[in-house]
Amino acid sequence: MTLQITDLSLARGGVPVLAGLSFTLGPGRALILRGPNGVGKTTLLRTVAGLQPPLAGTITGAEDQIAYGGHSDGLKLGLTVTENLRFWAQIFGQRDFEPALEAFNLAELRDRPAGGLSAGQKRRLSLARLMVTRRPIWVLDEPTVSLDAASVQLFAASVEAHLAAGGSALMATHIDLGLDGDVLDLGPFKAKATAPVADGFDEVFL
Ligand SMILES: Nc1ncnc2c1ncn2[C@@H]1O[C@H](COP(=O)(O)OP(=O)(O)OP(=O)(O)O)[C@@H](O)[C@H]1O
Repeated sequence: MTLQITDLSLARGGVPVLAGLSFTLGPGRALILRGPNGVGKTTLLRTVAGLQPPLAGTITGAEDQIAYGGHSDGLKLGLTVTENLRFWAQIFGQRDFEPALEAFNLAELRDRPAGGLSAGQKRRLSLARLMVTRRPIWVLDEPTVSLDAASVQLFAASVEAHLAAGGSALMATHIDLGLDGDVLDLGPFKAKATAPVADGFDEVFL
């Protein structure tokens, strides 16, 4: 499945952030978003994931294809590691989560409540959820936050395996994962300052 972004314009909190952005992300490819703090990486990822509407432009190829990993780990803290993965698998109509446990070195933690994990362990569990979705397009916002060097390697290996299986990944990350991917600098797409725009969207519910 190819993700096609055409002439996208975005706002956050009623303030235009990015304008005139187009790119294509095909199977087996990774695209790394770069740009300074506040340029709009998170806003773009949220929009591609369907969490907020664009001001203008089109996104095709995203529907029911995306697994989104945002700043929050999105875990159920009262459930164990396996219960979290089983829950997530069921949401996406899947059953198998053992490969995800292995890939993120979570087997020894399998019966521990997520609320009792360290920050890096929580992040590994959060990233393991991507695998169990079996969705082809991973959309990830700073996925390596809290990960130590060994866990970054585990994550990079899981992305490589995902790409090799025909998946794709769109990521904002400040670190070099050693992936054979393309880089998109969002700086040139910064929107011109205007008066606040009414986008008809109240993000207080997300
Ligand atoms: N909840 C919010 N309400 C209003 N404006 C916001 C909100 N979150 C972010 N913004 C603004 O939207 C713009 C884009 O922010 P965004 O989080 O997309 O940037 P970013 O490139 O991901 O930044 P960073 O590298 O710091 O994570 C910034 O100017 C920011 O101040």
